[in-house]
Amino acid sequence: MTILDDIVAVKKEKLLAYPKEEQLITRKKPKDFKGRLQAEDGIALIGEVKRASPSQGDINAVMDPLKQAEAYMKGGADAISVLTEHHFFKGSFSDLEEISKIADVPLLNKDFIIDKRQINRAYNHGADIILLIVTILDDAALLDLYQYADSLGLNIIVEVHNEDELKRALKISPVIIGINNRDLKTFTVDISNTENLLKKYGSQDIHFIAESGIHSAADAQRMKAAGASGMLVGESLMRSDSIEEKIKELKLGDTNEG
Ligand SMILES: O=P(O)(O)OC[C@@H](O)[C@@H](O)c1c[nH]c2ccccc12
Repeated sequence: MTILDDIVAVKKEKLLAYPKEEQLITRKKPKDFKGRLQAEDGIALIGEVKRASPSQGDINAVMDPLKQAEAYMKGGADAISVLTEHHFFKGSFSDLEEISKIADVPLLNKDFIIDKRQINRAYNHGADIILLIVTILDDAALLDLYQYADSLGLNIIVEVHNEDELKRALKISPVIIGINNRDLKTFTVDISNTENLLKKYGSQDIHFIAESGIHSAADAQRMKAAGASGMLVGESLMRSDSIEEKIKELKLGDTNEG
């Protein structure tokens, strides 16, 4: 059993308590995310609100999610990711909903989606983007969930970690692919993972987002040079006491580093 098996097992159990049909509310159309990934210089940044994780334990348990999101926006984040998984990451849907009330950038609901009702829940709590993690889905479920989220007007990041998963992702012609530098089965983090995969697949007409393990302008520069148009940053923002400066540094705006 890997930690990922544990996470999915807990998720399946939680889903038993979901109503058979999770009804959709009427809400504003999800904000476009793709357009924010086309910046000419620098690199787009998605700041993640993450209290804890199975690999790090508590990261910032005292954080106020609204203040955190405000600091991300002030710093110039192009989108905000909110963990809603509770058991391992201490996140919640109320975090997502609270932030959605103040956010003027697209919001990613970061969770382990295996069922359409979770997509409805994300939609109902103000998400603009959802994540589909290839390794926890078979081909049929991946396609089905992708098409369903797309039909609601949500943006979708299809997350892969290795070449096999990337090949599976490409079969559904996604607009945006996230390359996780962290192996969710072993927790090993290596940002050269994005570089290696994009060397081979970077010419595709797809927006790539480098995820995890990005801590410095030099790291961000490597992700940009590899061909990523955006990056997802959690821990180094959650642990920073000068979030706005950190974001500017990582977006390669106010620095010549790298
Ligand atoms: O804290 P980091 O190393 O900057 O990573 C952020 C993000 O990429 C990571 O939290 C993540 C990427 N994919 C996920 C899937 C589920 C949970 C979490 C994740």
